[in-house]
Amino acid sequence: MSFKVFLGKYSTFSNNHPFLDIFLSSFLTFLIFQASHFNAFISNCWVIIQNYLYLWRTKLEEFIKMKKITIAIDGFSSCGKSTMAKDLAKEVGYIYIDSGAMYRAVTLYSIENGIFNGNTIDTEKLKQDIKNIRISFKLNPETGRPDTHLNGVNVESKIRSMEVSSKVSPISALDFVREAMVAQQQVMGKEKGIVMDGRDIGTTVFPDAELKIFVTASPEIRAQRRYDELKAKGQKASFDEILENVKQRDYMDQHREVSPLRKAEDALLLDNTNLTIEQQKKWLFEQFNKITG
Ligand SMILES: Nc1ncnc2c1ncn2[C@@H]1O[C@H](COP(=O)(O)OP(=O)(O)O)[C@@H](O)[C@H]1O
Ligand SMILES: Nc1ccn([C@H]2C[C@H](O)[C@@H](COP(=O)(O)OP(=O)(O)O)O2)c(=O)n1
Repeated sequence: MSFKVFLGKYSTFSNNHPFLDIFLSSFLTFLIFQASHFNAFISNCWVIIQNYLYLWRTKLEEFIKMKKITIAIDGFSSCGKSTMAKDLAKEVGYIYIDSGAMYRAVTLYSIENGIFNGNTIDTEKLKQDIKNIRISFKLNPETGRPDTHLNGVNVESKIRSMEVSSKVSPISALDFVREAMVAQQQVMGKEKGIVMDGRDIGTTVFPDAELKIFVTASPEIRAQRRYDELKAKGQKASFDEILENVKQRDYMDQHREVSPLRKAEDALLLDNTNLTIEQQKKWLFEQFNKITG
């Protein structure tokens, strides 16, 4: 049932305002039945007003709590960005996007479609093809984490190979590749409630992100972490090769012309060289709570 109450130019209200309807109906009821007991009438009105204000304050507080933010995590290769980003997203129910996986997927596409001739890139062909490269993420129920799909095919494992790692920097330095990826990333983050990690998320993709983190660790530690990861997966790995790759990518990421890797001025710096995964997760969660809590 809905009430319609008419009070001159303040005439109100529709089914969309049940609280206000109830309040005004109560108000009129009291006017009619309690007009002769003025004091009781005033105090009853006051109670109703207080209840009404309390209801709306609760609603407002709930709304503020639900307000979703954008979280940008940038930093050097292999320092644990995606590990912490995934954990936070899972904990707070946000979408997680690994932007590096998108550049890796374009690199894999280029390797598999004759765009590389040795180390030379056929940029004209890639420019033609880029609009046909569809990258998406689908939750893997076994790992509980999103897998990268390239034109509908799960390429999560392939994009982590050393071959892709060694070719991804020049691909990610191409302006038209970045333009296409940034446009897709911005669409993914339109509704907020997203944690995205990469190199230019806080500077280019989401410059207005409410929480920006810049992660770093020593190259040796990062190479060791990547080496351990590949070994655990049973893949062939050489520590020296990985360390060289990490250093080369650091240099190329920082020195490319378009969106080079740099800390956004308003980003928080995290050096996790001596932190465990649990410690860095706790630190990130604390930063999230400071903003949303
Ligand atoms: N604080 C840490 N201590 C030890 N290993 C870590 C830590 N953070 C991440 N790792 C491991 O390091 C590897 C690289 O982490 P990842 O999150 O993929 O880095 P990024 O996304 O920055 O490239 C993974 O195997 C991950 O489990
Ligand atoms: N937003 C991004 C994300 C990654 N890149 C580039 C730079 C990196 O060398 C590659 C791969 O990124 P990825 O995050 O997967 O690299 P690591 O996991 O740190 O080894 O993509 C980028 O240019 N911009």
